[in-house]
Amino acid sequence: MFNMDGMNVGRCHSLESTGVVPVSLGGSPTSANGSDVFLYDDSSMSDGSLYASDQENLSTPIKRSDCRRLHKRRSRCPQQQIQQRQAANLRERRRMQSINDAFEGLRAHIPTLPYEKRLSKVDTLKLAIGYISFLGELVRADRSFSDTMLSGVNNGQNKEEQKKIIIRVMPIKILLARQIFDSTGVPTVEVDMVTELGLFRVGVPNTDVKKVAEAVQLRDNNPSQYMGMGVSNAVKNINTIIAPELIKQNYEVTMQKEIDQFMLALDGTDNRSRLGANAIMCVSMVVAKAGAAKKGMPLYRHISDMAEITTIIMPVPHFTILTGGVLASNDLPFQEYMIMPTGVSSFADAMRLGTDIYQYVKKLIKSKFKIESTYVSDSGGFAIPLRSNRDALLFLTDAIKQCGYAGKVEIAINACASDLYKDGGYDLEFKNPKSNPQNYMSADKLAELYLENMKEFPMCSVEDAFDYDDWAGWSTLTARTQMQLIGNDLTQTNLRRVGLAVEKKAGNTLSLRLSQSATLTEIIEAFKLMKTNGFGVVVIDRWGETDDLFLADLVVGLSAGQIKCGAPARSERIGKYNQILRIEEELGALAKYAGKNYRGQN
Ligand SMILES: C=C(OP(=O)(O)O)C(=O)O
Repeated sequence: MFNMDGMNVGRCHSLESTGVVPVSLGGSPTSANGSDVFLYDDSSMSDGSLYASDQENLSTPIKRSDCRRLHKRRSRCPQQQIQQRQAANLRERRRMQSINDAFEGLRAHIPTLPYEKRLSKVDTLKLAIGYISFLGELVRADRSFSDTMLSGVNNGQNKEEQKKIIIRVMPIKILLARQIFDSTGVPTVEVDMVTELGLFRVGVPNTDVKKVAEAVQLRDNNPSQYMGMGVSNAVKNINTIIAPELIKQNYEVTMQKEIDQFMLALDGTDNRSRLGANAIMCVSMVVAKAGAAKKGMPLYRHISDMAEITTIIMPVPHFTILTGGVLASNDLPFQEYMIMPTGVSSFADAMRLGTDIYQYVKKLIKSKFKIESTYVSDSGGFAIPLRSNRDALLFLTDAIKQCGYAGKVEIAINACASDLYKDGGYDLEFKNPKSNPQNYMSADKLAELYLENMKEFPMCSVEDAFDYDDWAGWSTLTARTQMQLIGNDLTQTNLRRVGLAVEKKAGNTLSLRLSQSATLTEIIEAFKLMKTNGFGVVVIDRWGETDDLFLADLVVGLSAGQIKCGAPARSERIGKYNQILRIEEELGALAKYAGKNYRGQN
């Protein structure tokens, strides 16, 4: 028998209250020789009955009175039969109660998800089996480190007591990764971390698009499985390299910086290609969740603490309504047409206006086109057959007006212009293989288009207005307008490229995307670099999201001011928005909505 963090894992204390009492048959009560035995104390049963099915496990002798009952089956009068049935029912109820109490006791000793529903009995047993085998592993591994890990052993003590092993407090007890799937059906990494406070879980966001400057998401590249997108190597790297090394370090889970640095050192590459940014980030995120619990605070508060942010700002959402570009086969050149409820005073109001418009558009589409047109793209936007950028802007402006929200809701587009960039120009008909190169637009002409759109429509923001390497295009337009120009592909949450954007005065807002870096510490550093250089920041999801809500806590914790997480629909997107609603509710009067000040310029 051994202790872990002072917890006696050999006994299930709450069993004592249910009639099971531990009785020591000689030897030390903490001896490791298996002499601790649980005996059943049936004196607590007022009717002297036994729990038949529990007896199998407890090897308790059957009472003589019951033997008689089993062997002598006589016919009884109806009155007797009723009494017998009632007694049997009572026994059964008590038996169930006893089992439930025992499971309750077990649940109190195994790591469980603090925020999840009660574990079923089967789950409880499975978790207990896993936990016991983990502890067994730990004890085995421990023996090779006996000098540091054995304590309380005195040469003068008897052999029995020398077997007593006390495991030093280990902040991270289990770190276990697996492959799961993102919202687009592509494999991604999930990790479970167990600390003394329970089990914490993170599924890392994902993309199947390779960007040049982001940290490397490790894929198996085995074309015969998951189209080469499997992440079993990243999972293996966590389970066989990061987990054992990190657990050995004994870091407290609140030591985010140290843990992140340690993992980057373990990786040893500039682009995180050895262990994989997907593996490292997943662990980094779960450390933050466990760290928040350790500090007894919500995740967003813990993130604020780490980023040294004192005032919490609720973000303005960019809700995707229409989809074009490479994500749709319509004629829309730009990838996303979004709405930003900037003229309201709370995130809850932003949700109300956003969902009103989304539902209005859905109904309108249904009446104008076929039902299929209301099917949505990966980020939840409608991919209706509109013919041009102007048509899309007219459509959205009208929808905002029809819902009565003119002046309260503005339009944002994600041009994703790298997809249009050909031979030094921008091909707005890039989906037409026969598009005429004569019609490609120069960066200046494209800039004119954006400026005209801004004058004609309530459009306040353009993301990826130019190709990610067209620095001149970016710098020129940035100098000409106050409109929000978001660099997403431009900087890819890469510190070097953020530095270039600062130097070249390219864009006035930059994106922050979790899986473009490898650690939360790097994300916080990138955020600080952006802010100290006067940029606005928008926290952006990935195409492949999981049901993890980390992004919501991140955007609030950093008080970034803006979140772009797809449409107000589809659970992997709406889940994040719902989490921000919860946080706003929790903060009450302390929650300040960014509104028109979404770039934090005032
Ligand atoms: C490609 C992605 O999104 P975007 O086109 O908005 O950069 C992505 O999630 O990786």
